[in-house]
Amino acid sequence: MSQGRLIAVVGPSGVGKDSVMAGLHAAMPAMHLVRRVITRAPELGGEDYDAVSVPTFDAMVGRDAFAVHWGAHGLFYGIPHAITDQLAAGTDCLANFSRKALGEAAQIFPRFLVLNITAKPETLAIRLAARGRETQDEIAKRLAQADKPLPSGLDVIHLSNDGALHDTIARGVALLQPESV
Ligand SMILES: Nc1ncnc2c1ncn2[C@@H]1O[C@H](COP(=O)(O)OP(=O)(O)O)[C@@H](O)[C@H]1O
Ligand SMILES: O=P(O)(O)OC[C@H]1O[C@H](OP(=O)(O)OP(=O)(O)O)[C@H](O)[C@@H]1O
Repeated sequence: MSQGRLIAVVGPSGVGKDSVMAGLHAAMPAMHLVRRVITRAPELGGEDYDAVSVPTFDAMVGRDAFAVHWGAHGLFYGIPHAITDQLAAGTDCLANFSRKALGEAAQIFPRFLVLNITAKPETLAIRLAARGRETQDEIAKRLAQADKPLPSGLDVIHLSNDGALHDTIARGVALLQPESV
């Protein structure tokens, strides 16, 4: 059986990563949606995640529970090791990623693909305000980090999400067909 692809979804805060991932998963249910471990209060929406305290996260790092982990926005995020088994079984996996963890992940996962979602800065500001998960101050900090370069040398698919979500998802499904990548 050939190894599954790890598709790392990146893009600035508010660009629509979680929305696009949910739509891609609905359209391609065989693709596994990776559930992250996050030191965020539970049930704040956007994605299904395992909410843990910082001490619990640190203990998980200590026992090597994560294939990759990083810190951002004052939170810690981990991708559980179970993903390695899914990939080995030939299942494609879709994971919400940090742009700064891409270089490390590319060394770890044999078939690594980046799905870079883009939108205009004004679109990001409107969407973050409408989402309502962060305070104005937190939103300003996220917008200030919107423009981050990707490391070079990776396989990257660019997907604009300035328009309607269903249109973005349709283009994403076409771009992620195994035979087209
Ligand atoms: N194409 C789109 N058109 C309109 N609203 C969108 C679109 N994509 C996402 N949104 C909305 O924008 C907000 C941010 O989307 P989200 O998926 O949480 O982004 P991210 O995970 O990148 O921060 C959410 O309220 C979501 O419903
Ligand atoms: O290094 P960066 O590429 O800037 O990414 C930093 C973090 O931002 C996103 O988190 P989260 O899903 O909590 O936030 P978002 O929905 O506002 O993007 C992403 O999943 C990373 O964990």
